[in-house]
Amino acid sequence: MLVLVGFMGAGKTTVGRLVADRLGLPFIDSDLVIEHRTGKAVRDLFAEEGERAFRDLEHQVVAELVGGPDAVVALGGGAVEHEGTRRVLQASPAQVVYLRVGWEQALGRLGDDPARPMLRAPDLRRIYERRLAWYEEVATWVVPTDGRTPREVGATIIERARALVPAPAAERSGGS
Ligand SMILES: Nc1ncnc2c1ncn2[C@@H]1O[C@H](COP(=O)(O)OP(=O)(O)O)[C@@H](O)[C@H]1O
Ligand SMILES: O=C(O)C1=C[C@@H](OP(=O)(O)O)[C@@H](O)[C@H](O)C1
Ligand SMILES: [Mg+2]
Repeated sequence: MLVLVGFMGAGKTTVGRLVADRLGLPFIDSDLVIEHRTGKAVRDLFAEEGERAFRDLEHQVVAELVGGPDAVVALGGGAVEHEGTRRVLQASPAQVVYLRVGWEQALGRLGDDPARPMLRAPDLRRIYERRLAWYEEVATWVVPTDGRTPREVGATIIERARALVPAPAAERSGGS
């Protein structure tokens, strides 16, 4: 199980899909699970129910996913805001891959995407800074992404994932 964390624009969704394809694993994006489950877009959930409700839902979904079958799982950039979610990640045997992105590169990649409500937070820079320590805290590895293409980032992850001893992962997902 690989779980991708990092700020918006780190490439969790893009790189996660690439890596899953190459490893022959299902790709799951927690934002899409939340949207499917609620029947609402992330931006509408934020607008109608607020960030707190979104984080609680995200916590439940992340806990289910990391306890579920083997997959590559991309989280939303704010998942680490929830203390319980950080605990679930730290307690999990999953490889938690932190895709690190610098502030300027993140903003450059994102533009003013209306699907990402947090981009309009007036204190976004402070939120970015605050999350950095949390990403480090939950990560088992850190992969830099600045100045690298999604394919290059993906290749680094695949190389390391393939070097891991496969037996424990198979035991974890296989049950008996
Ligand atoms: N390494 C990268 N270099 C340049 N652009 C990237 C990179 N990774 C992702 N992107 C672009 O940044 C935007 C956000 O990527 P996305 O995968 O949705 O990030 P996240 O899920 O971490 O928020 C997309 O337009 C994507 O094509
Ligand atoms: O950083 C955040 O608080 C968020 C990041 C988004 O995911 P990405 O990191 O995939 O953009 C999504 O979960 C939601 O808009 C909130
Ligand atoms: Mg994403």
